[in-house]
Amino acid sequence: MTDTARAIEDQAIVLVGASGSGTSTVGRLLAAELGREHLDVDAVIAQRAGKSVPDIFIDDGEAAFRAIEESTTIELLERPAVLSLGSGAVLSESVRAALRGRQVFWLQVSAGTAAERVGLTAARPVGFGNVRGRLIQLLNLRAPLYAEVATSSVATDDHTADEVVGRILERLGG
Ligand SMILES: Nc1ncnc2c1ncn2[C@@H]1O[C@H](COP(=O)(O)OP(=O)(O)O)[C@@H](O)[C@H]1O
Ligand SMILES: O=C(O)C1=C[C@@H](OP(=O)(O)O)[C@@H](O)[C@H](O)C1
Ligand SMILES: [Mg+2]
Repeated sequence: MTDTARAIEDQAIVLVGASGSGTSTVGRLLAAELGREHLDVDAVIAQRAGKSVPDIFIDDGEAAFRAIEESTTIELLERPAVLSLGSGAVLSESVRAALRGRQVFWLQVSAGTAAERVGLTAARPVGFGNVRGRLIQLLNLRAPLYAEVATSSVATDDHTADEVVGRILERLGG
């Protein structure tokens, strides 16, 4: 193995993207293909906290979650794993700085497909808010941040999770 190949093997492979882009699913499948550990930052946070991420939002508030997310993401980046980031992790300047120089794949998804994948397309009572509109807002806000940190981007709308894995493997091999 060349020094470059070994150096790349020691580095995390990071997946970023909006909710429903498939970062958790693709991360798990990619790690299995590569024989690497898979770490999903949300899952690690939930396991350490002893409660789910939505429960952390309700009990402790979003700011508390973001602080835990920032430190956990930066810590886990040091592992030679496939790392699935939460959709909002890139809001942190410290996380974006820690991602510089790393292999970061942006899984791109449209708001329509994201809404279908996370099961939020059904019409809802007005008081529940416009979920699809909120997804569009989030995508608009975060797309420039994903673009800033990504070294490669992969379209996912019309591709299965296995196809997305295949595209990433091609890029890693090339
Ligand atoms: N490329 C894909 N094509 C179709 N469905 C997908 C794809 N990627 C993920 N999914 C499905 O979309 C849902 C959300 O995926 P998930 O990996 O949890 O997304 P994220 O972690 O990015 O929010 C899951 O039901 C998953 O099976
Ligand atoms: O969009 C967000 O800010 C969030 C997305 C979630 O992760 P997914 O990207 O897996 O949906 C999770 O980190 C938390 O609920 C906050
Ligand atoms: Mg996820």
